[in-house]
Amino acid sequence: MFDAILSSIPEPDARTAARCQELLDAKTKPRGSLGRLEELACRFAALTGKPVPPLPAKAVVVMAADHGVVEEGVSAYPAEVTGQMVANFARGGAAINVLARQVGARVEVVDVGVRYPVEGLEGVKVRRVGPGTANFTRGPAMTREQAEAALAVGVEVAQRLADEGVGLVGLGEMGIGNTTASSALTCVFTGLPPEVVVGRGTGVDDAGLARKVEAVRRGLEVNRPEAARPLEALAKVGGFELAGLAGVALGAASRRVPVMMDGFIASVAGLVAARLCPRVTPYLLASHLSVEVGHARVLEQLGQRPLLDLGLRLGEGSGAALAFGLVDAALRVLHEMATFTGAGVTDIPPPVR
Ligand SMILES: Cc1cc2ncn([C@H]3O[C@H](COP(=O)(O)O)[C@@H](O)[C@H]3O)c2cc1C
Ligand SMILES: O=C(O)c1cccnc1
Repeated sequence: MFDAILSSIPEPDARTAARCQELLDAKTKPRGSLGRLEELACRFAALTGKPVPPLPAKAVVVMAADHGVVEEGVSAYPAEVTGQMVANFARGGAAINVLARQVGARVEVVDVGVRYPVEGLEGVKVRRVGPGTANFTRGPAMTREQAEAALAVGVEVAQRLADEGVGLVGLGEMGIGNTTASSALTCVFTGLPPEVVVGRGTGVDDAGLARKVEAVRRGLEVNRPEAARPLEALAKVGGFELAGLAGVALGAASRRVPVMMDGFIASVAGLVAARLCPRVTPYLLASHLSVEVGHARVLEQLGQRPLLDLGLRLGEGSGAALAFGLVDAALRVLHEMATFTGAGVTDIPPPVR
């Protein structure tokens, strides 16, 4: 089904990245002194195929869905909150709306399977694959067809955004219980046990944490997901929003649009996309390091170093939006900084005698 998209993801262009580095080296600063901003600019050059990429139009896609595993008492908040927060996104009052406004990004909200939706919200795309997933401690969270349908929603959204001129996409999510599903997928793809990977999400207490570890353990035992079968693993212990975001990553990469991951959950979606199609991997950028303990393990798998470490544990695409500011800064340097020659600044100091 996705073969055409998967094979159409272009490889990063190393020659264009090298040209970008030459241009940065000609700017009035010691070579390499802008550190990871220089890396970021070169990465954009490689991915977009342009040595001086334009400052991109930006969007955060917030995929929302619910999780049957919430029945096991794994979140500090009830499932109703997912739909209520979608309404909050639609009104512009959530953290992601504020942070997106700060960096001039649009917020694209997609209901891929909210259990208790607020109907008739303006600006929310309704693409519900089901009324939330099933409880994965008792059987698969979803069917393979549902996983494919949610992936396809993400591909469609990302490709439409690219057609509308968006050049940088952030991955955001809302789904009470989704740190539990993300932990289960992390166990599958890292081989680590639940105790190492499961964190407190919205802030469960010690008893809640124990229930979460146990729910993940049972989910793995009952469904037996395998790393070598990523689509099945996603269906067995994943979530509709996770699948949707994996689709966004694939769709964006197919149009040479870099993808800014957010925290733990969005990075797990990135990892799913990378396991479905390794060619997507270079398009995935890590915005920040979440407090959620499994996040570092997921980024390790992706070979990614986070740009920021702000103690965030929110989701919604909040960290991705914040890192958009760094992308703009890196690209502005390329566009606006003077060169040694242009500014009459001596490049390499003459040897001291
Ligand atoms: C009001 C509110 C707003 C949120 N925005 C993001 N999340 C975050 O918390 C949830 C994951 O944590 P857990 O697995 O513990 O349920 C997700 O919805 C995530 O996006 C929120 C959670 C709440 C309560
Ligand atoms: O890092 C995340 O994505 C995260 C962590 C806790 C709760 N919600 C999201």
